[in-house]
Order: sequence, then structure tokens, then C-alpha cells
Amino acid sequence: MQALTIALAKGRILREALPLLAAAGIEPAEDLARSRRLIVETTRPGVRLVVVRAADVPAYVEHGGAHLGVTGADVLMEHGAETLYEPVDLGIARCRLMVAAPAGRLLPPGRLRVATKYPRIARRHFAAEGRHVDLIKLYGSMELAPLVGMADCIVDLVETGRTLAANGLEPRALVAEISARLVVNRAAHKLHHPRVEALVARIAQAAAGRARGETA
Ligand SMILES: Nc1ncnc2c1ncn2[C@@H]1O[C@H](COP(=O)(O)OP(=O)(O)OP(=O)(O)O)[C@@H](O)[C@H]1O
Ligand SMILES: O=P(O)(O)OC[C@H]1O[C@H](OP(=O)(O)OP(=O)(O)O)[C@H](O)[C@@H]1O
Repeated sequence: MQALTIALAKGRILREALPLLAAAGIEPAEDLARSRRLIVETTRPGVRLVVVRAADVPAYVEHGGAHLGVTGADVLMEHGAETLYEPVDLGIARCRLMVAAPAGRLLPPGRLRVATKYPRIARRHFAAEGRHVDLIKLYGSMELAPLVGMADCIVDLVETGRTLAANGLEPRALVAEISARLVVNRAAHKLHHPRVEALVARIAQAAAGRARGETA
């Protein structure tokens, strides 16, 4: 029987997802921090993990490289993952996607220069407000763009607000509440239905337990 593969976003989501998966009875068979192996077996027979960049998880699940995936809602929104089935909000890696700008500075009228890693989401957000934008796509450290005069505002993730404050920026508008989500390949869901359903149910149960404060 083919093993079910879960694609996990590395970094912050991986760190928070591992205790959740452990509570669901799925633990990596080797230390992920030390191993250079890209496919890792788990203590649960028939379930294996692949660890990839957060932004790559939708592609792995969409194209059948993994049956299931765990990544941020921000990544899914930006990817336009309508083709993926999203059954569980894991409640981990919580933060907010926000518009932020230099503290106390009025945004200029007319076209706004917006720096972001999320051009699709940003365009949609400002279009809904009827604002025209010039988007500058960045891959990190968005907070820098207004400081060097390259952008009027940013669309970026905010958790504690410390990064904004440290750079003289302030939140201006909420774009979306973000948390990590479990996604499932639709074909895999049909084809391996009982096994996929059982796995989704275990993970959903662990997420619900975590929400009740039962696990880390
Ligand atoms: N400060 C934060 N608080 C909570 N969740 C966050 C925070 N920053 C990012 N996330 C969530 O974790 C996901 C991955 O972020 P992370 O910073 O680990 O990787 P990245 O820098 O976006 O990816 P890569 O290293 O592959 O470029 C984000 O897409 C988001 O869903
Ligand atoms: O509100 P805060 O608690 O300060 O968190 C927000 C910061 O966290 C994320 O960056 P991260 O630390 O992941 O760095 P990266 O974007 O360079 O990966 C995000 O891109 C913000 O910069």
C-alpha cells in the first residue's frame, strides 16, 4: 500500500506542527534538525513526511507530490489554492496579515507604492478599497522598504508587532487573520478516502486538543 505523504512547511510552522503531529501519533523516525534526508519516515506506518519551503507546499499537494500539506493561510491565499481541499485550521503559527506604514505619516493620495511578498493578496485588498497600487514584490524584510523611501506602505505578517515598532512602522489595516492549515489533494482524498479521512480526523482531533490546552 502506498504511504501517505505529508508536506510540512519548514521553519516556524514545522516547529509548531511537530508537537501537534506527535499528539496525533505521527512522529518523525529521525531527528529532522540533524537529518539531511528530504523524505522522512514516521513512527506511524504508512505515513511519511517531506519538509519543504512554506511557499512550495501548495505546489507539492496540488501536483500530487504529497497527499496532504501543512502551511500558512497567507501562503494558500497568495497561491490561490482553490484546487486544494482545506479541512482543518490547525490554530498554530497565528499572526495577522496587515497593511503597515511609517508611524504618524499620512499615506499619499493617488497611487500607492506597496512592498510585499503577497502581491495577489495586496492587489485584491486595495482594489476592494478602490485604491490603485504599484506593487513591489519582495521576498523578505518588507519593513525596510518604507524606511529607504522605496514604498509608502507594506503588506506583511505581524505577530507581536515588535518588528514594526523597531522600524518606526505602525499597523494601519487588517488584511486577514492567519494560521497554519492542513490541506489535502482532492484526487488523493477520493482515491485513498478512508485512510486520508482517518489521518485528517486524527490531526483535527490533535488541533482541537491543543486549542483546549491539552498539548503544546
Ligand atoms: N511572526 C510570525 N508569527 C506567526 N506565524 C508566522 C510569523 N511569521 C511567519 N509566520 C507563518 O509561518 C509561515 C512561514 O514563515 P517563515 O518565516 O518560517 O518562513 P519564510 O521566511 O516565509 O519562508 P522561507 O524561509 O522559506 O523563505 C508564514 O507563511 C506564516 O504563515
Ligand atoms: O510582529 P512580530 O512578532 O515582530 O513578527 C513579524 C515578523 O515575523 C516574520 O518574519 P520572520 O521573523 O519569520 O523573518 P523573515 O520574514 O525574514 O523570515 C514577518 O515577516 C515579520 O517580519
